[in-house]
Formats: sequence, structure tokens, C-alpha cells
Amino acid sequence: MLLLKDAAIVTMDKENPFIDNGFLVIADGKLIEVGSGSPSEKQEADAAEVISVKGKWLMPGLINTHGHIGMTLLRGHSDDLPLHRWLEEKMWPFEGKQDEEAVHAGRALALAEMVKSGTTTFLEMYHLYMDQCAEAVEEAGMRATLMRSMIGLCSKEEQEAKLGEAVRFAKQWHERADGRIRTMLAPHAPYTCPPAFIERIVEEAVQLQLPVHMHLAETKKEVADHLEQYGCHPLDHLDQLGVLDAVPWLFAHGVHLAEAQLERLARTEATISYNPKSNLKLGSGIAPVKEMLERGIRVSFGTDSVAANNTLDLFEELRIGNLLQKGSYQDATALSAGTTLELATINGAEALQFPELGKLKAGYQADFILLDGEQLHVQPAAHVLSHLVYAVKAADVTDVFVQGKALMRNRSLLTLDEEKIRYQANRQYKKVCSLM
Ligand SMILES: CSC[C@H]1O[C@@H](n2cnc3c(O)ncnc32)[C@H](O)[C@@H]1O
Ligand SMILES: [Zn+2]
Repeated sequence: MLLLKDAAIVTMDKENPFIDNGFLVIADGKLIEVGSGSPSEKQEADAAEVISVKGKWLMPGLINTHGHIGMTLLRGHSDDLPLHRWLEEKMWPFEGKQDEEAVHAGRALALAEMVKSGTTTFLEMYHLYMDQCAEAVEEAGMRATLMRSMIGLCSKEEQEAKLGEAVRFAKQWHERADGRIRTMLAPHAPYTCPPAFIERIVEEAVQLQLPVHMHLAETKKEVADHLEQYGCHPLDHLDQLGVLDAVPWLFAHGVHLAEAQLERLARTEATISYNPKSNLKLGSGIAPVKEMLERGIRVSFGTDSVAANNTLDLFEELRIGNLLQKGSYQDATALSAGTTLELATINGAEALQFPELGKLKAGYQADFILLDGEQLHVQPAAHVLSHLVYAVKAADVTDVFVQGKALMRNRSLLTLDEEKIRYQANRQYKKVCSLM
């Protein structure tokens, strides 16, 4: 049993959202008790380890619901281009030259960056070396939803081969690593997957009872091209194909959704992964999150890849995401600090279908982070919820636990080798560049 005491705890549990001095009791990777005040003498005596976290803030680990950590070596490789040119001229040529070692070096860098900035669970949508990715997640002790994603601009035979591989991966890794890994199926986007291929993917997802993840309505061009080719918005097209209610969808972006699409989405189980920094940097726009939430559409946060972001810092993502909604609607009430944190915790857990995650309460998973509550930029320390959204920096994260196991203590990584990761990332980047 592990006991943490003397903590200010943001539980995200509506019944008891904030405990200004409390404790956590953890056993077998789960929270046994989240209490206020001091633990009993018996609880202290029974614990194998007692940690006082005085001066620190404790909250659920952050959840990143869209990304491509297989492209982490592309950070800074190409800036200042719109999505379609960026993909076709810069991303895909470099990605085509990455071998297993290069992708792995990028992924290790991403895992380390995520832990150091307070992310405990993330989504990886990628088409290369996914088994190796799952092994890396298992070894690092993180939690993730993984998928071997598919681009269908190829023959029917090739599409089926990709789908076969995606299904094999999904079956093999679902609920592995002590339940820390889950899987989904993932067509890349409406403009890279013909309708018949999307139908096939959804058919398999229904069989496997898995959600489906896809980029959707990211740019104006995507929607205009779809209208020209098929005569309808990409979301309406999914509806016409009869796949919108067949599975729980997790759509990345959802920037260009009009009233009709929002109204339809509100009648589905779908989640929108809001990726504000990527959408700004690629000049795609600002997702109408305020209107989504008003209609009861579930929204979570994602970073997309560092090639478009350029960091995996979710605290920065949620601050920018929050401010953008206020600014674009000229309404300071568009998105509150509390709702912003819910998107990054509770909604993320629901989107990735991890039960018992996103809150700190008895019976839930012991995935939590600690932040330094004594930094000058978070004083007066009286408004923890506000500071978590509007003031903290990633470097304030001091400790990270997943399933009750420490992945970082006092900013030192325990399951990942920071020096080796830095060296390999630079070495592999140069190697791939030399092949271009
Ligand atoms: C086959 S999934 C991986 C594939 O996705 C590409 N990608 C990265 N970011 C985005 C984005 O924001 N929109 C669309 N596609 C994206 C990446 O280049 C990978 O090849
Ligand atoms: Zn993406």
C-alpha cells in the first residue's frame, strides 16, 4: 500500500471537487481512499511507503486524445505551410524515409516529453511499427489507446491488407499491459479513405466492439473538396453511409462544422478531439467548442503531432484552447477553467473508453500528477483550479504516477532514459535527413 498525505487535491469528482489538505491510499494500482485531513495511524502503519507532498497540488493525469508520436522527429522540420501542402510536400516524403529505429527514437522522445508535462494517457494514430509502439508504452508504464491507422489511396487488395493488419493489431493489444493499452480502428481522413473503405473499417469495428478514430472537418478545403466530389459535408456523408451511429466515433479537429452537423453530432455518441494549437499553426481555424458543449457534444483535448504543434504540453494546449474560445466568441464565459480541466481529464477518459479514469475517487485508477504549488507564478496559491488552467507551466509538474507506479519523481524520469533519448533523437533525425 502507498500513502500520499498533506496534499491539495483536485479530484474532478463533482461530489467533492477540491480537498485543500488530504491524502490518497493506493493498492494494486487503484485508489482505495481519497480522504480529507490526515490519514489514520493505522493507515500510516499499514502503508509500505508514506510520502508527504506538502506544498504540492495533486490532480488526475492529463489525457491527450489525438496525436502521431511516430512523427516526433519532424518537430520544426516544416513550419508555416497549410495542411495539404505540409502533408504532401514535407511530412509524407520524410515519413517515407523513416525506418523502425527512427520512428522508435521519435516515440521515446514523445513519451518522455509527455510524462514530464503531466500527460499519463495518450492516443497514437499511426501506420508504422505499432507493435513496437505498444511495447514502448508497456515498458514506460504509460497508458494509451493505440491504432494502426489506414490511408486508402490504393487498390482494394492493399486496403484489405491494411485493414487485416489493423484488426490483428487491435485484437492483439486490446486491454494488454495490465489493462493500460486499449485499441481502436482508424481511417486517416475522408479525403484519403474512399467511402467503401470507411464502410469496411466500420464493419470490422462493429465486430470488434471498438470505437473508430478519424481526422474530420479539419480545413475549409477538406469540406469544399468533399462537397465538390460527393455533394455533401464529410460528416453528412458518414451519416448517409449509415456508419455514424454504428460505433462511438472519436473525430480529431471538427473545425469546420456548421449548425446542421453540430445538431446531428449531438444525437450521436461521438467525441470531438479539440486540437487548438495544431489548428492555429496550420491555419485551419478554431473549432466551435462553445457551441459543441452547449449542445451536449463531448469534447476532449489533443495535441496532434509535434510537427504541427510543436510540443506535447497539454497544459499549454488547454490554456490556449480556453483563451481561443473566449476570444473568438468575444465571450469570457465561453469556456470556464473547470470545464477546461474536465475536457482534459473526465472527457478524455470517456473518449478513449478507459473506465475508472479521469477522476480521483475510490475505485478509480491511481493515475495522478503532482505540481509544485510554491512557484511564484501560482501565488497567491488560493485559486488552484484557476492556476491549473491560466498560470501553471509544464515544468511545474514534479511527479507522475500511473496505476500507482511512479514514472517521475522530483522531475527525474524513472522508466525512461532522458540522456539516451536526447542522443538517439538527434542521431536518427540526421540519419533520415541524409536519406532525403
Ligand atoms: C495514417 S495516420 C498518420 C498520418 O497522419 C498524417 N497527419 C499528421 N497530422 C495530420 C493532420 O493534422 N491532419 C491530417 N493528417 C495528419 C501524418 O502525416 C501521418 O502520415
Ligand atoms: Zn492528426
